[in-house]
Amino acid sequence: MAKKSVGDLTEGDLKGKKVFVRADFNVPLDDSQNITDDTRIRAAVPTVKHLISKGAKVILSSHLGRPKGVTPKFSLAPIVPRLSELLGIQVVKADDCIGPEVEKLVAGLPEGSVLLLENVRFYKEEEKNDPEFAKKLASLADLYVNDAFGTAHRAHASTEGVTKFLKPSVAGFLLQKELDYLVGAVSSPKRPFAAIVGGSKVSSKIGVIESLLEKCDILLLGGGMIFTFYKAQGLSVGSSLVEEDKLGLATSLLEKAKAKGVSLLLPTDVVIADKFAPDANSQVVPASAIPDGWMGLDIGPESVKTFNNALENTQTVIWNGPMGVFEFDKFAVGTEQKGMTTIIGGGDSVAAVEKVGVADVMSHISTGGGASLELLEGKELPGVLALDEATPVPVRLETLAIKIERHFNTWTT
Ligand SMILES: Nc1ncnc2c1ncn2[C@@H]1O[C@H](COP(=O)(O)OP(=O)(O)O)[C@@H](O)[C@H]1O
Ligand SMILES: O=C(OP(=O)(O)O)[C@H](O)COP(=O)(O)O
Repeated sequence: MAKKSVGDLTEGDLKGKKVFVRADFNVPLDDSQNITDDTRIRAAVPTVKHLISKGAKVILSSHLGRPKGVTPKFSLAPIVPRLSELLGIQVVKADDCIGPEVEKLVAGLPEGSVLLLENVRFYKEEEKNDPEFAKKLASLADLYVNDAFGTAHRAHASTEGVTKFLKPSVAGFLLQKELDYLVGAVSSPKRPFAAIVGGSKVSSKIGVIESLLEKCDILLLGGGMIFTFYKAQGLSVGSSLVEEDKLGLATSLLEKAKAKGVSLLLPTDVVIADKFAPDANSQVVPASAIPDGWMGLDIGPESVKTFNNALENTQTVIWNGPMGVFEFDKFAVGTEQKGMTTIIGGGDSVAAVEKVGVADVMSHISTGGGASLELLEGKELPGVLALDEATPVPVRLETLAIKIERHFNTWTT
């Protein structure tokens, strides 16, 4: 069932109203607290701009990192300048996310302004989804908009708990767009439908591989997880990353692919290194010839060619996880796949496509790593489930008649 969206609210619903917006401003910061990738901030802008334009008073909330209690390095203060720049108005920041000082700031908010609350995870009650804490957050506002797709897989006070106290509770534009793309791509993909799964560990991708085996026609595997598959097939993998306790699972996934008629491709050659470092010595070898003491850090050129050929006639491609250690230039080549229609994955996958410069050929880059994986695994996201259902649009009889007539005309001409 579709969820009610911020776009369904009228100007009357929003003008002068205090709107609690949960965003995901969990962006990477360097040692000097500079934002190194502002994708998530930019992605939240359409919803906030829309609310401002309708005369709402926006109370923005987010977490940053995984602090244990109040931790200055996880303050949301570094977000303010970039957010203000993108919105074209000065965002005010509160030093807390609940309490009298925050209430005072909220009371003084003019229409069309934005108040950014401090990191909600400074309270342990946030991740515990404590109802009293959720109630305190909710008491600041009149209605709720969840635009934090990256955190929608967490049932926390600001993503799930607040919806019990704020009506309406609706989806923001980013959340809506992510769901439209990701659910659409997987539930009704244009075929052939291919999936590329990379990243470091088999264990973190089991659910998604299993779920994709039910849906896709082609599955390409890369990244650090392939060595567990090689070893399961009896190949030597040198000092490559291997999860010994997942060998049986790798074998059963290969068998399952065969049984389902899914074309599962593992790289046939790999780029190996003599150490895990950007300046390592490297060479390309067949997947079956990794010498002792060497580790595979990328897929090889022959595999890139095979993968590209396999993707040639595909209509939908989803991608999660880099093909190699893209952080080291020498081992980023395999991640430079082009021509995909869709990319899934936050965190490392986004950083990878930005780095190798293929972001502009992707039709969709997800802002949620964990959240998109859970969607791909067919799980429901608590932050989405908790939102109000969209009101079904009643089909008027005259409209139905016109539609039938149109169809009839098409059939008969
Ligand atoms: N061959 C490899 N050996 C070790 N690590 C690898 C290899 N290939 C990719 N990786 C690492 O996998 C990491 C990303 O894994 P993961 O978190 O599972 O992906 P994502 O964040 O896209 O879901 C990257 O930091 C990358 O360096
Ligand atoms: O960055 C996030 O997740 P992601 O790295 O899986 O995309 C989200 O902000 C969720 O953070 P969390 O995994 O600490 O709950």
